[in-house]
This record gives sequence, C-alpha cells and structure tokens, in this order.
Amino acid sequence: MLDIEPDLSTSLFSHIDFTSGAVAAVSGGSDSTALLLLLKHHLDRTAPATKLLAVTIDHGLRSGSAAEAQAVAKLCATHGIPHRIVTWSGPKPSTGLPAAAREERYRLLAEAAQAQGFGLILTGHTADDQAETVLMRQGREEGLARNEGRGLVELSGRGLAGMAPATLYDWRSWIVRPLLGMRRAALRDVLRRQNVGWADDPTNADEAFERPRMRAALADGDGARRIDDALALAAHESRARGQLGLGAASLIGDFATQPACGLTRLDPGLLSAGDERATIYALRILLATAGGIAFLPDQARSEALFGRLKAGFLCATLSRTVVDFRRAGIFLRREARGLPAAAAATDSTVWDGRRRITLNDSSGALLIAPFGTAAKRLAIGEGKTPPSLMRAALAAEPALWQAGECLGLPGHGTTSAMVEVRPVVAPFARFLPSFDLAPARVVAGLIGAAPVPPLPFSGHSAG
Ligand SMILES: Nc1ncnc2c1ncn2[C@@H]1O[C@H](COP(=O)(O)OP(=O)(O)OP(=O)(O)O)[C@@H](O)[C@H]1O
Repeated sequence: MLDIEPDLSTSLFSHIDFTSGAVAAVSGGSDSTALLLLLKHHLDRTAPATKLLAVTIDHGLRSGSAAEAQAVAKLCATHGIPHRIVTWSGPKPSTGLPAAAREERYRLLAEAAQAQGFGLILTGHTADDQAETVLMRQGREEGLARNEGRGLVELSGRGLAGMAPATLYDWRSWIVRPLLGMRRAALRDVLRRQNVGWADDPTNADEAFERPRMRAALADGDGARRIDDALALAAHESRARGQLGLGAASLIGDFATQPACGLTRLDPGLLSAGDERATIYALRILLATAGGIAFLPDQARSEALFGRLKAGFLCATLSRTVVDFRRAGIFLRREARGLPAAAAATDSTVWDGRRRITLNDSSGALLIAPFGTAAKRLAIGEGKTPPSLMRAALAAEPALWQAGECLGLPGHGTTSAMVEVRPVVAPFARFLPSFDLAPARVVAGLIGAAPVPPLPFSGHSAG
C-alpha cells in the first residue's frame, strides 16, 4: 500500500459516490498520475470493491505519446489497476488542434466509461489549471469589452467561475475534478515521496499555444499572487453563477409553460417579477433551448430584447428563436429558417441541436425532415394558445417521411414504434457544469427532456 496521508485522500474523495464505478483519466502527466495513486489509496482503504478503470487517450499527435501511454499501463499493472489505452484514430484538423483534441478526449473517455457501465470520469485538473483558465477567460473578456467600447464593469462574469467541480458530459457521464483545490507543486511532492515519475508533455511548454503562455507568465514575478487572486475570483463567481441560476430556475418554474411541442409560453408577469439579471439569464437559457444553440445568446442583445419586451408587444428573432409577444402571452419557438434538410434517419443523433433521435427501425427507408406545411393540416382546437402559433411551432419539429409521404410526428400513431424523439436542453446538452444544475433541471422538466442524472456527490440528488 502507498504511504499517503489518509487525511489527504479522504478530503479529496470522501464526498464522491463511487458506487457506479469510475474511470480515471490518466495522461501520464504529474497531475493525473497523482490523481490515480491518491484515488487508489482512498478506495483500497474505504471501498476496495469499487470498480475502477484508468484510461489513457493516445492522441497520436507526438512521437512519444504511445510510449507515455505504455508507461501509464506499467504503473497501473504495478498497482493492480485495470487500464485501457484508447487511440484517437480519426483525421486531425489543421487549426484549433487543442480544442479538437479536448473534444475528442472527452468523447472517448465517455465512451470508455459507458462501455463499462460507469457514470463517472475523474480528471486531474488542479488549482493551477483553474487559475490559468480564469485568467485566460478574463483576458479574452477584457479584450472583447475594450473592442466593443464597453466598461469592464459590464463583463458578464459567467466564464470567470472557471471549471466546475463536476460537469455532466452528453447528459450521461459526470466528469468530476477532485484536485481543483490542490496546487500542482503539492501533487508533485506526493509523487516524489513515492518515487513515482511522470511524463512532461512538451506541448505544455509550447508558447505557440495560449495556455502554455499563461503558465509561463505565472511562473515568475507576482505569479503566486495572481494565482491566488484568480482562485478567489473563481470561487466568488461560481457562487454568483449558482445564485443566478437558482433565480432563473425559479422564474422559469413560475412563469414558463409548454402549450405544444416546440412552443414555450412565458407569462408576461415575468417581465416585472423581480431580479432583472435573473430574468435575462432565464430568457437567454430559454432562447438557446428553443433555437437549439449550444451557447447562450449575447448578454447585450438579450438585455436589449428584455427592454423591448418591457415596452410592449413585439415579434423578434434571437438565437434562431422567434419571440412573439402578443395578448395571449410571450411565445418562443424555433424560427422556420435554416432547419435541417431531409436526411436519412440515423440512430443516436441530435437533430437541429434540439431533438435526440433514437431509431428503433433500422430498415433505412425512413427520412427525417421538418414537419413543415404538413402542420397546416393538423386539427388544433381553439384554446388559450393561438392555433397558428402551435402550427408554426410544430412545423419546425422533425417528422418522419417514407417514399415522399409524411408519416407524421414521431410519437404519434404508427411512428412511435419506429423512432423516438426527445427534446434536449441545447445549451447544456454537451457540457452541463454543476453551477447550472438548477436551470438545467427546470428546463428539462418544462420541455420533456430526460431528467438530469443525479450528481455523484453524497448528500446530493438531481431530484
Ligand atoms: N491523453 C490523456 N488521456 C487521459 N486523460 C487525459 C489526457 N490528457 C488529459 N487528460 C485528463 O485531463 C486532465 C487535464 O488535462 P491537461 O491537458 O491539463 O493535463 P496534462 O497536462 O496533459 O496532464 P496532467 O494533468 O496529468 O499533468 C488531466 O489531468 C487528465 O485527467
């Protein structure tokens, strides 16, 4: 057994629920190697039956990467930890390589976890990574504010919360970052005391990339103070973001309904219900959801829209969403422009960023295309919601077509056996940071998306 202070591993891991097994993402660098050994130490003492798999992604981008993956395999064998190497075999983009590698890494890690039936992935992100992330985002936001002539006080601050302690990936695997509160130097000390080596990725020192430049800038002068300030800022902003999310969630719960698939109605009382920042945040989340966009609409435009809504009736478009304020209420729906063209129905895809398609009939003859003008033939009874709006919303829903004939909307009549269509909460469908859990849950309930899987922390549930 490793000679590690029990208090350290207890404080890092005892709040995490490991009952469904865990993947440890181990690159072979110091941080994730320390993560693996500290975790193994904790599980051996407290829950030795826990299913643990270490996974190394070989991106195949450097000549040494295969050997580094093998070194992790050897370390795992020494400590009796099951290990898998997964190779990124697809084509590599010529620009934006770090971002593409990161996307692919998460996809492959989630796939490995899913294959084992594990809902949890642990990464070795540290306090140093957190400080770098916050300072890089702050630098970008300040640049943006200067370019647009805005004062710094207007910075949205959302990104300054940094990385969340847990992020739900693809609405199914929790990525947990237990080392976010620890400095890299302390982790390296742990490894040195155990006589365990690690690989130094030369990319981390390549100042052609933004993160290594920031890392180098923090290595000297007043780096220590800047890191402490960035961590304090992240802690403050993450609390603020959680609070803002709670406010938005409660407004959505009180004022939003869904009269038809793809149509959200907001009670106009929302506009004067209280905290304007929370109202605008709620609007941004609902707009991105209705439009099927992964990013929230711009803060300044959303504020302008809010101001116009307060002034009275309007019809406007933002984030691919038509906002229609009339006597019957404020209605949001996907605009008719730019909907996906007809295409063969494929399993496990997200259509238009809004609808997850599960194919039960793989005969291959089915097409998915917007319901379009076929919605005009639907009989819709007169109610509180104008039928024209319901038809317009349904026209932007995915319908099934076969041999040129519209079979109707999935979930109705004969089509339900062939295909299932489930709404997704677009802005959080790929990455849901735990800061945003409250609005994600309430929007999922509103639009009929799958519920958020429970947070893997003891004492928490997704309710
Ligand atoms: N190739 C990889 N295989 C598996 N996990 C990885 C890989 N690269 C990164 N990770 C995970 O993501 C975390 C953060 O990535 P980052 O690029 O900051 O790490 P690194 O500098 O390559 O390695 P380390 O964090 O181990 O020092 C790592 O701690 C690790 O958990």
